[in-house]
Amino acid sequence: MEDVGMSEGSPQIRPVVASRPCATMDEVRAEIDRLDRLLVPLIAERLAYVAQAARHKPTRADVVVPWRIEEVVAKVRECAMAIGADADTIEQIWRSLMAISIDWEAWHFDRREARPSGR
Ligand SMILES: O=C(O)C(=O)C[C@]1(C(=O)O)C=C[C@@H](O)C=C1
Repeated sequence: MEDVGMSEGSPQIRPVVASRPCATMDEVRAEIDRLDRLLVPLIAERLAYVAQAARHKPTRADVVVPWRIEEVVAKVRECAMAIGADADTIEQIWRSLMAISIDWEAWHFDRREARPSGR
């Protein structure tokens, strides 16, 4: 693979985004299914921490934290660029993920308010 992101003084970055060439659509879908099986537990674990966040926030308005959303976006964009992925697409995915996470967190916050002892 070619080196990307080379500039004076920057470390050498190699893209690690790779897909093996598939001969058929079935093979493509099998690879996508394989990756989905890896992604689901990771996303579920992220959501579990988002649910915990609802316990640490004083008010429902605190569920949405604009500065943190921008910080997360900046971090995942940097991560994407480091591996040669499309940073704009990754940003879109994470903004969608965080919008869903906000609903998830708000649901947990409301449940916490309804059952204060049942955290
Ligand atoms: O960092 C927080 O405060 C969170 O609740 C987590 C999270 C996220 O999904 O990363 C979710 C909602 C906030 O608006 C910001 C970020």
